[in-house]
Amino acid sequence: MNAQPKSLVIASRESALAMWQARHIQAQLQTLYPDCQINILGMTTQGDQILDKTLSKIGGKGLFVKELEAALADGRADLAVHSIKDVPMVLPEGFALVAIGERANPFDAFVSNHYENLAALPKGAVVGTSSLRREAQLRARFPHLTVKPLRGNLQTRLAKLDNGDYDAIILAAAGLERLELHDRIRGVLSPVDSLPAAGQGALGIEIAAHRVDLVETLLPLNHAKTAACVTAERALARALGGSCQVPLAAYCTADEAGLLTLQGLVAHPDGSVLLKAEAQAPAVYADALGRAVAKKLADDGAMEIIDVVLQAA
Ligand SMILES: NCc1[nH]cc(CCC(=O)O)c1CC(=O)O
Repeated sequence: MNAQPKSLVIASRESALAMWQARHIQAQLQTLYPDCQINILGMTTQGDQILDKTLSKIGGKGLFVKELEAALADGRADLAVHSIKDVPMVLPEGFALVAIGERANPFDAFVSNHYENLAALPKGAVVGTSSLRREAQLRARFPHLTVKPLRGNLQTRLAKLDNGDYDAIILAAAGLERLELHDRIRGVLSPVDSLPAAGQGALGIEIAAHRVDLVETLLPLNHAKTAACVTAERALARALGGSCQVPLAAYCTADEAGLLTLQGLVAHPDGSVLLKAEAQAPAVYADALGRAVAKKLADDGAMEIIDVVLQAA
């Protein structure tokens, strides 16, 4: 039996989605530790403040987690809750992921007020996304569409669609479902049309690495099957130097026996080249599986594409 912690502070970004996720973890911890005082420390990050440029141009994922890590380091907070998708593949020295929560919907969603699906969009229709991964797959499959950058939190993005700035937008289904915006989803994109980002739809719990006292407390939040899949996906992304500056997708599933199937994709943002690779391994080899699929992609020329993309950024 875990020692009942007396109090816990959860650091979270202040966006509606981040606060939902923090409250979700807060509720799970409260059930585990009924007498514990659990508070949420809301924080604004650089990633939230800089809204005028595409994320890939301003330094990527780290911008959403730095302030939260500072709070972990100086003891203002005990744990931070993140969309694991937004957590860099290599954590800064002194921080660790202790748990990965059960994955919700891992796929991308098609959102539009006038069209049923991507195939229904006419030539020149404007589709909003700021993810190079979504953009590349969209351009490869639907070259007649116009892709325009789309930034801001979920509500802002939906408002821009409703204003008529876009004919359709692509968002993570998990985010919409968490904010009870499920009815905005016209359709979920299959992994064939839009392979998701590493970790999409799962939550990661981060602590300062010296807080070994928290490991046992937080371990019950870990969902073994999700953790194995996300470990494979993140190993793939890490091996290819993954960041959101690169159009990179990684999606892993597990069967009942614990056999993992990992699919990876690296693409040129203009959709002209789309490399795919896939492999299987038992869950205990999740990390090696990620590196193996990365190796297949590298053998097919992934590093050359990534270098071109990074030079253009
Ligand atoms: N990059 C922003 C971000 N980070 C996590 C989610 C949604 C939830 C998730 O994927 O876990 C989103 C929104 C989106 O990509 O549309």
